[in-house]
Amino acid sequence: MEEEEEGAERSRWSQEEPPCFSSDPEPPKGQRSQSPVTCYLSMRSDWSHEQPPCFSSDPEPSKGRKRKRSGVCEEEQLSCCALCQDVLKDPVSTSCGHWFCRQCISSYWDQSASSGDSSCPQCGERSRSRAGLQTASQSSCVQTDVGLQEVLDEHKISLRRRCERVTEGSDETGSRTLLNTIYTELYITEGQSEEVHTQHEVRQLETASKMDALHDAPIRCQDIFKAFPDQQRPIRVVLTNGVAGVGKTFSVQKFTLDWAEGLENQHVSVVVLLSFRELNLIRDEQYSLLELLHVFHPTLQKVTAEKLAVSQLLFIFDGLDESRLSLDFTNRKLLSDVTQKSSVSQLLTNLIQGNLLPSALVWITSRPAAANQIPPTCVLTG
Ligand SMILES: Nc1ncnc2c1ncn2[C@@H]1O[C@H](COP(=O)(O)OP(=O)(O)OP(=O)(O)O)[C@@H](O)[C@H]1O
Repeated sequence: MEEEEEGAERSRWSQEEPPCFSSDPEPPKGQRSQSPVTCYLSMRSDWSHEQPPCFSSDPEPSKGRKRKRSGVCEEEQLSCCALCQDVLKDPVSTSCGHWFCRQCISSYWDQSASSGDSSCPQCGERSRSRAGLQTASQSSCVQTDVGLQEVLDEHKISLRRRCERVTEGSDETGSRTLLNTIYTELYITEGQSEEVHTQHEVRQLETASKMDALHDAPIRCQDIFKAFPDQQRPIRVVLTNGVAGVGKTFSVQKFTLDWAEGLENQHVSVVVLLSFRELNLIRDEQYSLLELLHVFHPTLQKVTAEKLAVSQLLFIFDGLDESRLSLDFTNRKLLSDVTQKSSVSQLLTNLIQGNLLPSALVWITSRPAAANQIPPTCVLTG
């Protein structure tokens, strides 16, 4: 592995003040500022920094991992039947509030009928008769939110399944390895460079190693939305810019997996993981942001526009370099309604600019040569 090979850069904008892709001066007081917080960050991946990369199937989990996956985790319990340990099917709750598949609890009680026992298999509390079992729709308002929680938990399970295994390099056997057994922390630093967005990839490699770091401390991918103590505003948009094979996709998968396992970034209620390769497939079609979510993440079908508005979302768009969308940030078509249909490019530009779901976090990854699709005017003005 050659050192200094993996030059990369990312830019982050504040949550409060969405990025604007013009060089307009400060807006008048009282108006929402459209100028980006020009917090330039450089990210350098350097597997030789602390730990050498390990591409073996060493069973040792990655550093910093707080919990091994054993048994059913807390998040899983919320949407899993305590009896079959699978995702709830035709869920019913006992009077003590525990949820089971209707079939499972019925069979359980059938088996224990001889003893006349109808206690809850989870807490042992004596339950009402089976007629007293509650379905989600029969539940109270509070349980309606529990219903949403179940959907979100199911989404977590689905993302965990998607991200927990990876194919290493260009392994043509198609064998997949557990990400946590091979993931090596990437070395990310915050720095600044005005050149990188206008340079070609080779040039970027030369400049990346010379970039001054604003903060010396390496940042874990799980921390990229966490502001440094001297940064005033929360971070809303991150662009991670790195050369081919540096580990951008691995980083977003690791971030997502840790979130889905309940280990990191739990303030985010929904992670929406999308690749530009996937988005290319619908580039000529009209979608609303809500439909886009439903199409690519069917587990979120039951999430409504109202629920989206009050949820903390994180959109991850991986591989801008593969995009065949024409992202036009000068287009003035303003979208602020998640049910409004538009082209995928317009959905994205409005999301990045903070017109659509202003509180949503956005993470874009790109190879250097394509990163300038996010206009330099945005990154270079402040
Ligand atoms: N953090 C990491 N730990 C262990 N292996 C890694 C890591 N990051 C990358 N790799 C190895 O490098 C390969 C390429 O990584 P990845 O696909 O994430 O790169 P990328 O930056 O997304 O590349 P591209 O720009 O080509 O899409 C992986 O298949 C894996 O073998």
